[in-house]
Amino acid sequence: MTTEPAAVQDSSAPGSTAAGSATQGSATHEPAGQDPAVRARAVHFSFADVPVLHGIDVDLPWGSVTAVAGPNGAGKSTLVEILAGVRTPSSGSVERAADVALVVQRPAAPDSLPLTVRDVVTMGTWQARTPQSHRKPRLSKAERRQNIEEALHRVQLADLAERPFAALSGGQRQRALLAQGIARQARIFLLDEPAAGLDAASRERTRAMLAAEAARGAAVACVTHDDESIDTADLVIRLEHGRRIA
Ligand SMILES: Nc1ncnc2c1ncn2[C@@H]1O[C@H](COP(=O)(O)OP(=O)(O)OP(=O)(O)O)[C@@H](O)[C@H]1O
Repeated sequence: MTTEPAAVQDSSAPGSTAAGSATQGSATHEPAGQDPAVRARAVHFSFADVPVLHGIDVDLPWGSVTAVAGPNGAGKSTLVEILAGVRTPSSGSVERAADVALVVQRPAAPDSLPLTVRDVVTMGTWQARTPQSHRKPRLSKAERRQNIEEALHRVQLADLAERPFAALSGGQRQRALLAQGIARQARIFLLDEPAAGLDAASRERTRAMLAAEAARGAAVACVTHDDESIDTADLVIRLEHGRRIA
């Protein structure tokens, strides 16, 4: 497990796109029941001089879905960004045991972005510029292609694979970034409101996709306001005014 007292994200890694997915770390497939996939202790964070997180502790176990719940402005997105390593806590520690795929709330993409959905998913399979000791064994071209197609199918975007990423809806973009993490064989998935703006059937499909990743052993955490997602999660973290209340 890597310990990062001040969490560090290699934003130059190929998995980290302007579209908002971040990937880092090693390739270990940790068995469930050992150290958590992510462990955060006494995390504080301020925007300028305004404190928004006050000493948060979090464990994200392998093989489970954790819902991060709480009212608007409670600090959920900020916490998830810190857990993913794209923000550095003012104090406290974050440890991650493996690859993190971060699916942001509103993946941005300029209309001129010359990438198809398949391109975005393919970027997940590029070798990140991580230290040698953290590198995964290189996949063959055929294995990479298979991972990409499987990931596109899993998130139900196979039919839209050749469409420009910028032409997707917000929810579809999130699914493309989820597929990027799946193709990369990320072991930790952090999602910011993957159910926002989706109809009931799409929310259910998203829940099923995330549960399937957890069933494969991944640690999944998602920020959500959706009661059903909270009720069906294995664990719930509740924030209020930047403090963890459950
Ligand atoms: N870039 C920023 N600059 C300054 N303050 C910010 C910034 N982003 C968020 N905040 C403030 O930090 C606090 C926590 O915001 P955050 O987005 O983490 O909350 P949230 O629980 O995810 O909210 P929501 O449910 O509305 O998405 C809020 O008070 C918010 O106004």
